[in-house]
Amino acid sequence: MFTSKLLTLVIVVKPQQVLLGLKKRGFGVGRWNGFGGKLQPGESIEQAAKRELWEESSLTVDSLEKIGNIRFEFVGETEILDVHIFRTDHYHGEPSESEEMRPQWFDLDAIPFDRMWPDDIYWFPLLLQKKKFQACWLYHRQNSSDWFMGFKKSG
Ligand SMILES: NNC(=O)c1cnc2ccc(F)cc2c1N
Repeated sequence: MFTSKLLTLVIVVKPQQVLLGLKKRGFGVGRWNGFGGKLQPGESIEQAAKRELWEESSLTVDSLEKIGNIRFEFVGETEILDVHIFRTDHYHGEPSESEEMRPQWFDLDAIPFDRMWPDDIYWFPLLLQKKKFQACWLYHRQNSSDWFMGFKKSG
């Protein structure tokens, strides 16, 4: 019996740069990532994505483009992470540090994939090319640091 947890992820892009945040605590601490998290009761996925972006970076957006969906399964575990990924090129405000994240702009040829989740390098280029994608990853969590992954045929 599998359960799935809905999560949001927003990637903010401007010409030649992408905004990432360094996760300061909790799940994924120490990794550069987009902005997002869980839904609150009564929220749509897009409402949660906008709220998390604002909470974590102080940016607001009028609209988000739904660009991808990735499901993460873990060997021996029954909870699937169902991550809904949005891109925006139009935002308001200036990124500022929050308790969760330290935002920083990165040139597109200097994205710190070695300090991001290991699967990001496979799908970030698709997002940057505005291509829509779906993926399913199978992770084998040896311990908190060793993460082994493989493509999983979806379906
Ligand atoms: N930007 N990438 C993510 O947010 C991401 C990527 N891969 C993952 C693999 C396992 C996991 F538990 C979470 C993620 C994840 N948040």
